[in-house]
Amino acid sequence: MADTAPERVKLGVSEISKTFRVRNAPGDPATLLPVLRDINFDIYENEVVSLIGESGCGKTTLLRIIQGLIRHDAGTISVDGKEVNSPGRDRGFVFQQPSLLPWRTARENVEFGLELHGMAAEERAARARKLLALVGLEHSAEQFPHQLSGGMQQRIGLARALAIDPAILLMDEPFSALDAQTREVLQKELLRIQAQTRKTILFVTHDLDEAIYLSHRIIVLGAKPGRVKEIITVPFPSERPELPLMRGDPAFQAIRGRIWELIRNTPASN
Ligand SMILES: Nc1ncnc2c1ncn2[C@@H]1O[C@H](COP(=O)(O)OP(=O)(O)OP(=O)(O)O)[C@@H](O)[C@H]1O
Repeated sequence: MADTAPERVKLGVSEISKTFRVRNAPGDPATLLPVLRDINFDIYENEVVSLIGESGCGKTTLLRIIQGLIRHDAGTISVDGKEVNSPGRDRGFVFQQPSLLPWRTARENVEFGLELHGMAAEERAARARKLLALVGLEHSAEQFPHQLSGGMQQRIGLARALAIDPAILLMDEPFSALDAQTREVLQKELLRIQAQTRKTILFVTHDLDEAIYLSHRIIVLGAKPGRVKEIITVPFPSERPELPLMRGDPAFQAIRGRIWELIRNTPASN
C-alpha cells in the first residue's frame, strides 16, 4: 500500500440514493424501503478502503450499484472520471463464495473472463499462470475446485478478478466464510498482493479488525437508510505486522472503539 497520500480519484461515488419497492406477500401493496441515502465518497488510486456497518445497512446494495448490477435512483458512479451505469471490465469482483466452475481447472477458471473478452488461448494461459503464481497457487493450476480447500478457492477467485486487470477491485466479505486461521493468512496475502499490483480496492466486511488491518480508510455506514456516518483514516504504515500483534496497539484499539461506537449508535433517520 502507498505510504504517501494517494491523489488520483479511481472511484467516485456521488449522491447515491436507492429505494426498493417491497411486498410482504403477493397481492399486498408495495411499500418503499429506502436503503441508501446521499452516499458520497472518493477512493484514490492504490488505496484500500473498507465499508463497514451493521447487517442490512446497504453495503452489498452499494457494491452492486458500483458494479452496475443494480440501478440507483439518484447520483453518479464514476471510474477514472467516467460515469458508469452497467458492468464493465474496469471493475473486478470477489464474492463471499468464489463460485468457481467445477468442470474447469484452477487455470481455466482464471482464464474465464479473458476468454469472454476474446484473448488468444496461449496469451490467456500465460496470464492465468502468472496470476496463479501471484496468489501462491502455481502448483495447483491444473487441479479442479473440488480438489482445493476453501482458502485456495478464494485465492482463485481473486486471481480471476485480477485477470481482467480492473481499475478497481470490489470485494464483498471475501474471507467471511473461511476459518479464522485461513482468514488471517489471506488477509496478510491480500496486503502483499495489493502492494505488488497496486490495485485500488473497496472491501466490504463485518469484521472491525479486518477493516483496520487492511485499509487506508474505513467508511462507516449508518442504517435505515444507509448513509456515511464517518470516514476514518487508519494511521498505520503500509508494512504491517501480523494482525494479532497489531491488536495490542493503543491506536488500533482507539480506532476499533470509535467504529464500534458509530455502529452501535445508529438511530433510524427516516
Ligand atoms: N432486491 C431487493 N429488493 C428489495 N429489498 C432489498 C433488495 N436487496 C436488498 N434489499 C434490502 O435492502 C437492505 C440492505 O440490504 P444489503 O444486502 O445491501 O445490506 P448489507 O449491509 O449488505 O447486509 P449484510 O451485512 O447482512 O450482508 C435490506 O433491508 C435488504 O432486505
